[in-house]
Order: sequence, then C-alpha cells, then structure tokens
Amino acid sequence: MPGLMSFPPFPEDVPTHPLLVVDYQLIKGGDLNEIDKLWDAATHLGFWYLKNHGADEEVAEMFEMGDDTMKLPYEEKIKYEQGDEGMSFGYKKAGANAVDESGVLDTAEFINVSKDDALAWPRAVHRTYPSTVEARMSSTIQPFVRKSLEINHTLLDILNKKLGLPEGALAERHAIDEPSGSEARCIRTPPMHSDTSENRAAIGAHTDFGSLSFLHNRLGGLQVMVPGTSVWQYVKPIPGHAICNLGDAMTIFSGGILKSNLHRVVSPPKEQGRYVRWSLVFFTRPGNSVELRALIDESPLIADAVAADPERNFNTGVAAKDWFARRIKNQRIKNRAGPETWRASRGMEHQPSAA
Ligand SMILES: O=C(O)CCC(=O)C(=O)O
Ligand SMILES: [Fe+2]
Repeated sequence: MPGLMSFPPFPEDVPTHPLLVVDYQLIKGGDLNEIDKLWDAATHLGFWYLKNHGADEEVAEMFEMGDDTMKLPYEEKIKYEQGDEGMSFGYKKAGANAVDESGVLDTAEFINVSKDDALAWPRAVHRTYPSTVEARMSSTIQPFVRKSLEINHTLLDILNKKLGLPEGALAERHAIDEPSGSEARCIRTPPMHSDTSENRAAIGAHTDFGSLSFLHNRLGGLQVMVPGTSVWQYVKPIPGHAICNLGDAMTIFSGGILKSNLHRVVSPPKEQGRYVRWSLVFFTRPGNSVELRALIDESPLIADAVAADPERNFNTGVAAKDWFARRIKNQRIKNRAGPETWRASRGMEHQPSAA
C-alpha cells in the first residue's frame, strides 16, 4: 500500500528548485503576509507548497483507491479507457499519450474521476468507472473532491481579490454545479530502466490545462523548468506539503499576471527510481461553457497587463470544454499524424521546444 510503504529519502545531492511554502490555515484566516507569499508564488513560478491543508487522510485513502484500481486486470481497466475523442475521465493506460513531438510514449497510468460524477454519484453525469472506484465513490472520492474544491476555491478567491476582479468573478467561472473538466487523478508510474531514466519523461513537458492543481507526491520525479532557463529541476516532495500549481486558464483570465509553468515527470532520482511512483492530483478547471479570455473588462490591472504584452494572445476564442478536449485529444498517440499533432496539444507553454 503506497501510503504505508517506506521509501528511501529524496537524495541530498540532486539539484532541486525550492518553492515558497504557503500555510493554508493562515491564508484562510486572512493573514496578509501569507497572502503576499501566495501572490508572489502565483505571479512568478506558479508553483508553491501548501502546508496545513488538512487533507492528509483523504489523500491517503485516494492512494488506496488508486492501488486497488491499478491492480485490476488490464482487460477490466481498459473497458473504462478515456478513449481518443478528447475526454479525460476514466482510465488512461500507460503509453496512450505522446510525451514529445517525436511521439515517444508516456509510461504513466491514470485513473481520472470527474468532479461531476463524484458529486452526483450514484448518478453518472459523464461516465461509469471500474468497480474499485464505484465502491469508494462516497467513502473516499467524494470527501477528497469536496476537500480539494474547498481549498482550491479559497485560493482562487484570494487571487480574485489580488487581481482586482469583482467579488465572485473567478468563483462564477468555476461554479461547482456546472459540468467541467475538474477531476481527481491518481497516477502510477512503474520504475524505469536506469539507462533511459535520466531524460526519459514519464509524463511529457506541459502546462496544466485548467485553473489550479492540488498535487500530492511521495517520491521525486516532478520537475519544473523555471522561465528564462532551459534546465529541468526537481521539486522535492515534503511530507504533509501539497504542491499547488496554476494552469493555463488562470494565465489567460489574468492576462499573463498569473503563471502556469512548464513541468514534467521523469524517474524519481537515484535510489527512489527503483520504486513504483504514485501521485495524486485534483484539477480545478473552469465550467465547460466558460470562455477562455483575459478578463480585461472586469479588472484594470488585467487590462493593463494585456496592453503591456501585445505579442501574446489572451483571447483563445474557445470555451473551456473545447480547449480541454483539443489538448487531451492531440496528446493521444492514436491521433498522431506527425509533430503537428503534439503541437496542436499545446497551451500557454513558455518554451514549447524545451521538451
Ligand atoms: O505526478 C506528478 O507529480 C505531476 C502530474 C502532472 O503534472 C499532471 O498530471 O498534470
Ligand atoms: Fe501537470
């Protein structure tokens, strides 16, 4: 069981990129220093650690759900595969996605559970899931989804204020009762052969598609490429600390004030690389109908940011549902015609050729 297993510690002698540590309880209490720290992280790297989030128990149970699910026979899991049409919900087998424009395959398997299916259970809004998911829907998945939503919405409300948006502007774009791409994802990555592990991506370089991701890592393997550099640096997992990162929708809404940074997953470093890697994410994404464009008419700060950066296009011309489906679909290896398919899966990546 992944939560109970003990792993070798993250090695001391590999380069890591430090993240700011934000205390969720202080944020919730309106602590101005802590809010400034969150703003600093959100406007620079777009990644931070979140401590005192209170979701440890829900996270541990989700890893058990993931373990039960990945242990199902392949023939059972594959019945629930996400498919090639641009839907994320369901099972994603390892090797279903490209990790770069040359079409190298990913090595991570996912179980993705829609926020809508979890909250409406036993009614299926989008689809049904493997028995191990259905069995834990109300005991494990709903509590994790609710907790994650509460945390992410608290953080979004603070960013809303700091962006000078009218109260509820971001909240209404992430309405809990509107169907969306929001989902919980449990990820299993088997150990890779050491000769290929150094630069072989388990999950290719990307920016997250939605608004805010709440990530839980046990082993290393996550890497970020800091804007203005061309090197990958590990983000060290710290017990009890979640990793939060902003997705492209927030970069777009904010006219580039908020950063969705490029990241990828490779083999955990050194000794850790011999273990199965588990991770868990809750992705908050805008409601399906929400137009992805900079909110220039609602915040002078955002209007100024867009005016100051005329090279970049913050008006995608599409709704969240289509943005999301395009990116999922063009990552799928079955849909690959050539490097252009990978390029068609890209979002707001600052260095699209860095992969
Ligand atoms: O497993 C991780 O640490 C990160 C996963 C990730 O970036 C994603 O699923 O978007
Ligand atoms: Fe990601």
